[in-house]
Amino acid sequence: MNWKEVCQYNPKLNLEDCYIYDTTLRDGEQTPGVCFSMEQKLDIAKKLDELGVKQIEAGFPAVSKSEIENVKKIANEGLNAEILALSRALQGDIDKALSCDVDGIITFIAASPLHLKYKLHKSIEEVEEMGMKAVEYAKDHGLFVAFSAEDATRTPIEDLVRIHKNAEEHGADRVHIADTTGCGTPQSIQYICSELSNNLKKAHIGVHCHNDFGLAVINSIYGLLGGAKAASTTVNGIGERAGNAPLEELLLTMNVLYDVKTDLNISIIKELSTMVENYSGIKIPVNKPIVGDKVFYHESGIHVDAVIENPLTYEPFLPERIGQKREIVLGKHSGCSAVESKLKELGLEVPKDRIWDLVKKVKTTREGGEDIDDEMFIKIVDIINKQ
Ligand SMILES: CC(=O)SCCNC(=O)CCNC(=O)[C@H](O)C(C)(C)COP(=O)(O)OP(=O)(O)OC[C@H]1O[C@@H](n2cnc3c(N)ncnc32)[C@H](O)[C@@H]1OP(=O)(O)O
Ligand SMILES: O=C(O)CCC(=O)C(=O)O
Repeated sequence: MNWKEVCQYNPKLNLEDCYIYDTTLRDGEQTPGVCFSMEQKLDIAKKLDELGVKQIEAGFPAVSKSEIENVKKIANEGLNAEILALSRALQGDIDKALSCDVDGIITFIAASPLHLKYKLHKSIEEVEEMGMKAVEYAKDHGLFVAFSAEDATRTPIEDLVRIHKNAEEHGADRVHIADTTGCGTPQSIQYICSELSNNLKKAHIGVHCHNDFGLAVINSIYGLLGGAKAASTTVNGIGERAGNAPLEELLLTMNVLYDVKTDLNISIIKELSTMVENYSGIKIPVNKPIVGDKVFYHESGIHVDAVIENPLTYEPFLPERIGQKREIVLGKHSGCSAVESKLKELGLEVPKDRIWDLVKKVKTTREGGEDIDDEMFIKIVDIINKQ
């Protein structure tokens, strides 16, 4: 049996050479209140590596002494993924990243009018010069270099293109379109990426999308359609404010909806999500797409009747593929099929002509405020059989 069934009009996207760089350990950890221990960071890095992501942004070494130790530990763990660190456009930050033995850095400096005026208090020429010095310095030290003109979606396109072309000329391997406050739309991100793509010769583009309007995944997809080759994610979408593009959602959207072969080990998605949920303390809603505990639960009788025969009738893909599980929940919306399947599962029997009475009792019990767990169901079956 097929493991997924989606809209036949979804385009098949040619994104086979695109890849994910995950920033759970850096932007994810910037979620207010989150602070991973070294062991937790290492566990998450290993799980991301098992998933098969190409690059792991392990941290921001300038933050603290122990952050340097964390990043260094991950960089020396012999993982398959390339390990990156974040740095401002400052030699001191890059030296700290170098001391961690990372494979590369993401060095950033904002060029938007807002950030120039109210944060950096510098002219665009000054920040461009700082950015180029940072790129050149990191390249001279043999690093993979991604350069990010932070707040790119609120930066005039001519400045963005000029600065990123300049970064390419100074040796940047990748340049980022960072939608720092999640204020871009699919159309604007695609436009910015394609304008940039038309102007670059060697460097490729990465998109880093925030989720302030719940658009981070679709904005990332449109960035890729605009010519970007890399997309940034965090597990469960943790990160600044409303977070970043959730890894699990972007991956499954690419994989299931757009039929992109990503070669990632998606069977550990739920496990990875639970690990990050526990370590970060950021609880995910039970109905969170892909990884929520109950997104493959069914109660409605009409759904359950069909799901028993073929789960794809009411699921876009099979949960077992990502380590998730399906459950049939009994309640107000149950019908005969659901109740009969529960009887079978528990090895119970009720005369055929009493099944509807059993269904009615399940409904009224739930409406009376009780959950219908197995124990309650057994009690109800007993009542029906004794009547
Ligand atoms: C969009 C993003 O996610 S950017 C990453 C955000 N992450 C973090 O901030 C990580 C946690 N931060 C920290 O631990 C601290 O802020 C540190 C250690 C990085 C810096 O601490 P401090 O030296 O005390 O600086 P402070 O936090 O007060 O202000 C930031 C400074 O960096 C400067 N700065 C900001 N971005 C850049 C940049 N890209 N390149 C160079 N300088 C920058 C600011 O102008 C400010 O400079 P100032 O101290 O001369 O005013
Ligand atoms: O471009 C990046 O990957 C880093 C910049 C960033 O974190 C942001 O602008 O939100």
